[in-house]
Amino acid sequence: MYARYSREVDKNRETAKTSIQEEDGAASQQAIVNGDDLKAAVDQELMRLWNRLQNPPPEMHCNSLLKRHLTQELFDDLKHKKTRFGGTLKDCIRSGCENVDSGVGIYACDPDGYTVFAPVLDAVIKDYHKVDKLNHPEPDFGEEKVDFPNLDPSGEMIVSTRVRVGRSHDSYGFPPVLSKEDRIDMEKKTVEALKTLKDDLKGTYYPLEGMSKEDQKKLTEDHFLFNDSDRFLRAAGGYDDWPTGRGIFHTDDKKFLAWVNEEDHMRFISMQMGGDLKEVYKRLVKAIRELEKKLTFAKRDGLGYLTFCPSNLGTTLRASVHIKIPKLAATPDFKAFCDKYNIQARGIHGEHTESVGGVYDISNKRRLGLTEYEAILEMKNGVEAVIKKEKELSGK
Ligand SMILES: Nc1ncnc2c1ncn2[C@@H]1O[C@H](COP(=O)(O)OP(=O)(O)OP(=O)(O)O)[C@@H](O)[C@H]1O
Repeated sequence: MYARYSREVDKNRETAKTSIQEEDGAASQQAIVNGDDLKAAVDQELMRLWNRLQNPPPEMHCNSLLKRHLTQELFDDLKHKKTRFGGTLKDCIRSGCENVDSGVGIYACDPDGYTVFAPVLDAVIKDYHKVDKLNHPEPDFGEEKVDFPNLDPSGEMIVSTRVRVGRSHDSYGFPPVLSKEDRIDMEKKTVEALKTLKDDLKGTYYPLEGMSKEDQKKLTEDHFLFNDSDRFLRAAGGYDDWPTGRGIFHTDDKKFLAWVNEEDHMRFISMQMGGDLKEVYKRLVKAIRELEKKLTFAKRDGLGYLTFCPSNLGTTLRASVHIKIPKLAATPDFKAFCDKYNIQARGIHGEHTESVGGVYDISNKRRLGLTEYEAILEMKNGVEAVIKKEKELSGK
């Protein structure tokens, strides 16, 4: 009976099933058996998650924004609230409680979650994006102002440049509340719009379902495709019904790509080898302008474009270079250097991966509280500073 409830409440979520089996709170177990009540199972699971956040396993360092901002008072206030998509606090905090070593630790269950769970989400958003107020400006891509020279004309340091944004359909929830049918519907809508793109943006859609493992592996290793290996996203429901509804659209030259139903409903990506940020950025803006004629993207006053993870809100823009900086990266103040320029360093296979051969992914950190144009400028200035410092340290 116990297992039946866990299956009904947390269909497809291995973590929840295991955890309920491991639950040792006799009182709450009794309540479910006697009450024959789904709600009790949900409450029990929420309490288990909360307790895990309060008493993390000793080997796991817990310093997440969720832990910092979800006080007992807020937890009690929010624990029974529901969005109009059926999203709950449990959907928002599951990943951060399962993975107490998360940096952020909270996702929005759906677009409405940003309103219903605002007391905790707003605090996390302000803290992550380092803003006092949530007054994100209207979009300004500033294409006409973008006139950057190539960031690395000699081609010695920058391997490749990529700019991406995330977008959400305004009438669907985010992964924790989506059904398989929702995913299929959204895929259809997104692909219909993508197929209208013309000229240098014209491409083909490749659904993940039916794609060979070899093709997936190659596309992922070449930095074009996503996979299902992120434990934070997994615990948040990001891989439910995998691979249904997921896929990649790309032009023949793979300079414009779209990810369908990965972490966000849509990710639009422009990338190419070398350091021509202007060309990469302009291509992306052109694609966004075309796609917004066909699709309505979820957006909120003060928050900008809505995404599953609050770290991506606002412009949702992450502009990055893969760059060879073995000297700077080896200095003890590498992180402080990046912080000074509001840039972030990642490994070259994406977030939570390591560097290979001194090549790092350097990108803008801030996405909220500034325009797209300001975000791209911040990245450009940061990368220029990184290049200058690396040259200094190499005696060039
Ligand atoms: N400048 C770049 N050149 C080539 N590939 C890149 C570049 N930046 C990122 N990538 C690749 O894009 C893929 C996705 O990376 P990653 O998941 O870190 O970032 P993201 O797509 O911006 O999403 P998120 O920030 O939500 O994780 C990875 O394969 C990564 O290597």
